[in-house]
Amino acid sequence: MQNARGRPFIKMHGLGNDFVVVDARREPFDLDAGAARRIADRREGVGCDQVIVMEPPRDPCANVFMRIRNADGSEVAACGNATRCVAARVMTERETREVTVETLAGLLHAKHAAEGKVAVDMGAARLDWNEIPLAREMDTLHLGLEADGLRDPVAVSVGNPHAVFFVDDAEAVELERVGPELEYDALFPERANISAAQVLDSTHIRLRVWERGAGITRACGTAACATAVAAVRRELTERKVTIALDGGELGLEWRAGDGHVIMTGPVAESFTGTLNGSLLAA
Ligand SMILES: N[C@H](CCC[C@H](N)C(=O)O)C(=O)O
Repeated sequence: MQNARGRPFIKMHGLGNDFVVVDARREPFDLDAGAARRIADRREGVGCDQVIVMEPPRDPCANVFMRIRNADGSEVAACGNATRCVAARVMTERETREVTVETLAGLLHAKHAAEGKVAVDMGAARLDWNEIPLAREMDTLHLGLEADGLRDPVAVSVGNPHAVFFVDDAEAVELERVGPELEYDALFPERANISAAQVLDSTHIRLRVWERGAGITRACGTAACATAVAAVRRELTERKVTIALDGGELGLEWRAGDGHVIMTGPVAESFTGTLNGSLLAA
């Protein structure tokens, strides 16, 4: 039951990848696809890339459950930048240096890092075709997919599907045109996030992203994770890299041994507000 008075929210972002965050740990908040679209609408709503709901954890080892809906209303299992934002809020509340965030993709462990940043263990990268998922068995290191000059991507999942294209000049890619075509390619039964990655040197990558269900965003945490994995698999960089997105830099490490991807970056709160009834109920 939605609260007719409307629901308070916090506007947060990670490098400009922005979120409307609703805390539903004490009062349930049923975020359906239509409400997410209306809230995310930058003309009629609050405006954001994803709508995030903090809920009581299901897993006794977790401190909070994070529900994620893209601006198009689709519910997804991973959102790196939002994980840092939610983790920061819960660590501040609990006055702890670390926290476990539960998502549909599993438990993510986060902790404070230097310079006010937050480090999140995004779990093990998934590399098999059926874990991405792809529509048919294929070598995920070379997908044999191309569009508009982009070719030969690497597929990686960090709880959500990514196709990473390595390019000579990331700025030259017309992502707004080729992004939707690739997002909806039949090879991706659950669609895909599309990345254009330019390797600058063995520890630096420039990355631009067309996000599944959100379009071009100023940053995408899970795309940065996927790109770090893809670059190592292609032997283009070291395991620890700095990835420069439109909104700023993330630190990534695809850890040897357990194959977990560690992402470190900033968190910011923009403002608070109230979601009024017209946004919540169609
Ligand atoms: N568009 C993504 C979800 C948000 C990912 C991005 N905001 C991040 O920080 O990881 C998807 O549909 O999988």
